[in-house]
This record gives sequence, C-alpha cells and structure tokens, in this order.
Amino acid sequence: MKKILVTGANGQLGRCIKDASSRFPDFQFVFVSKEELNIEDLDSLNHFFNKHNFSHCINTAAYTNVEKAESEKERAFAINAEAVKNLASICNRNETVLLHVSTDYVFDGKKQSPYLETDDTNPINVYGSSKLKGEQYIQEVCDKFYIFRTSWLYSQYGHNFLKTILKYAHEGKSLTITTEQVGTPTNANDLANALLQSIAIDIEAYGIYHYSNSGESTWYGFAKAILQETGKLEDVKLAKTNHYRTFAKRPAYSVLDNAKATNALNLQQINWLKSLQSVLKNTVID
Ligand SMILES: NC(=O)C1=CN([C@@H]2O[C@H](COP(=O)(O)OP(=O)(O)OC[C@H]3O[C@@H](n4cnc5c(N)ncnc54)[C@H](OP(=O)(O)O)[C@@H]3O)[C@@H](O)[C@H]2O)C=CC1
Ligand SMILES: Cc1cn([C@H]2C[C@H](O)[C@@H](COP(=O)(O)OP(=O)(O)O[C@H]3O[C@@H](C)C(=O)[C@@H](O)[C@H]3O)O2)c(=O)[nH]c1=O
Repeated sequence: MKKILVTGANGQLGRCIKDASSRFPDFQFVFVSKEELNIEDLDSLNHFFNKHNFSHCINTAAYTNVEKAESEKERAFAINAEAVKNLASICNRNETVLLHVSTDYVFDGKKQSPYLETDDTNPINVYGSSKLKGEQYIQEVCDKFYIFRTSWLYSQYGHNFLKTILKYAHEGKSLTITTEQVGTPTNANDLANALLQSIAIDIEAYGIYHYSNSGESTWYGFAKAILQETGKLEDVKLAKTNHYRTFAKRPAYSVLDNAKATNALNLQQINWLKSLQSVLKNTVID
C-alpha cells in the first residue's frame, strides 16, 4: 500500500489534499502540520522517516509571503531552500518519492507565450529565488522527485486572492487591482487532485512539470470574475491600475504550458473560470 506523508498540512494546499484524499481510498495518508513536523528541524525529520515507511512525500510546507520575503530573505531561504534540501536528501535515503510544489515566480516574466519546463528561470523577487534554490537542491540530492510548478493558487482555505477580494467586497471597500501581470489563477483543489493522480498513475516519469488551470487572466480580470460570479460586481467599486505599489517585483507574464503533464502524467487541465465557478458553487468561503 502507498503511504503518503503530507507536510504543511494546515496550509491551503495541504487542506485541499486532505479533502481530495477521500477519493483515493487505496492510499494511506499521514498529514502533519508545522507544529507536528517542522521541516527545518533535521532531527524531527529523521525521526519521522525512521518511524514510518513512506512511499511518497508531498511537500506543501513553504514560506509563501511574497511581500514579506523581501525583508525576511533568510527565513524564506531557510524554509524554501535549506529545509527542502534536507527533506529531499532524507527522501532519497529512504527511497521515498518526493512530490514538491514550486511556482511560476521562478520566471522573470519576459516571455510572451506560455512557459515550458525547459525555459530559463530568472526569478525577480526573493520568494521566487528561494523557491528556485529549493528546486535546484532537489535535483542535486534526490533521484525520485516530481517538482510541480503552479501559479496563483486559491481555494476555500487559507489566505489567497479570492478570499481577499470577497473580504474587501464584504467590507464595502473600493478595489484597485493591477493589470500588470498576466497568469493563470489555479484552484488548489485541482492541484491537490492532480498530485494524487500522479501518484495513482504509478509510472516513474520523474522531473519538473507545470500544472495550472488553463487559460489566462490579469489579477484585475480574476477580481472582476470573482465579483461577477458572486453577484457583487454592481455593489463594489472596482478599478484597474497599472502601477499598484508593492515591495516585491512580480513577473509580468507567467502563464505555464501544461502539455508535458498532460502527455506524460495524463493530467487534464481545467479552465480557470470554470474551476472558479465550481469552488464558489460547491464550497463555503468564510
Ligand atoms: N499560494 C500560491 O499562490 C502559490 C503557492 N505555490 C506553492 O504551493 C505550495 C503550497 O502553497 P499554499 O498551500 O498556498 O501555502 P500556505 O502558506 O497556505 O501553506 C504553507 C504551509 O506550510 C507551513 N510551514 C511554513 N514553514 C514550515 C516549516 N518550517 N515546516 C512545516 N511547515 C511549514 C505554513 O505554516 P504557517 O502558515 O504557520 O507558517 C503553512 O501551513 C508552496 O510550496 C508554495 O510555494 C505555488 C504557486 C502559487
Ligand atoms: C490586495 C491587492 C493586490 N494587488 C496586486 C498585488 C499583486 O501584484 C497581485 C496579487 O497579489 P497577492 O498578494 O494576492 O498575490 P502574490 O503574493 O503575488 O501571489 C503569488 O503568491 C505566491 C505564493 C505564488 O507562488 C504566486 O504564484 C502567486 O500566487 O495583485 C492589487 O493590485 N490590488 C489589491 O488590492
């Protein structure tokens, strides 16, 4: 039986994997929050892997605050790079397949067509640099790994753009949203399903993959769709901006080409707007 460790289990993606796990009754899951397993703690990692015999580890634990990372570079690298290196090396020693999640922010955004796995990386902020370092360590120390780069994750859980927009709308705030980035909003529930499906397919096609929803949007377009689909567009003042001020730079274009994941792992892409509609229809967003 496949025994799967899921780290960072109280985060957005971790919680979506927990929900999706009921659709995979043949797998045994061990979900651990940061409090139960801090991936920066090498002794705890060793102890945990010695105690269990994991066939797979899905690492969703990460430092994900893009703005704060600019002033907390050490913390971002400690979690997204150094801890990931330790985890990857322990997975390798235990013959555990590592499934790791990375980001579209490893790219500089200068391309004008969807990014391939083979395109040059060139992060333009600290978060993206720390995630890229994590990717590089995995490739150095681990033989059996999948790195799934995804983009603009949102869901009913955690902190994300969908929840920010709904909160602002609820508070009656007017919204000014950037049109400077083009990318693909991705439902974290779809990614959770894709991660588990790629274990279920049971082939050894290790490497880097892109997996996002399909289509593209700006953050402004995403905000407008959220308000439209929840019937709030008339009640809220929504404006475009092309100079929203932030600490971190972000790639102007970061749409991911998913063909490799479709061809090699049989992962189907779902249109981002359809998936947004499905989250809004099927879940409670608090
Ligand atoms: N969110 C997004 O838009 C995108 C995310 N990704 C990647 O997807 C993955 C999942 O992201 P998401 O679920 O949204 O992120 P979240 O921030 O919601 O979840 C990450 C979880 O990891 C935990 N964590 C942080 N440090 C440690 C540690 N040292 N040991 C164990 N757990 C830790 C966090 O706990 P706490 O909050 O208490 O610190 C949190 O529960 C990450 O790798 C991220 O880089 C990729 C593209 C887009
Ligand atoms: C709240 C807000 C944000 N923005 C802008 C800032 C930014 O350019 C964009 C999105 O803002 P956020 O802070 O939600 O998103 P950001 O932190 O850039 O999201 C990223 O998170 C990491 C973890 C990833 O890996 C990326 O794929 C991506 O999802 O919208 C506005 O224009 N108006 C607003 O009111």
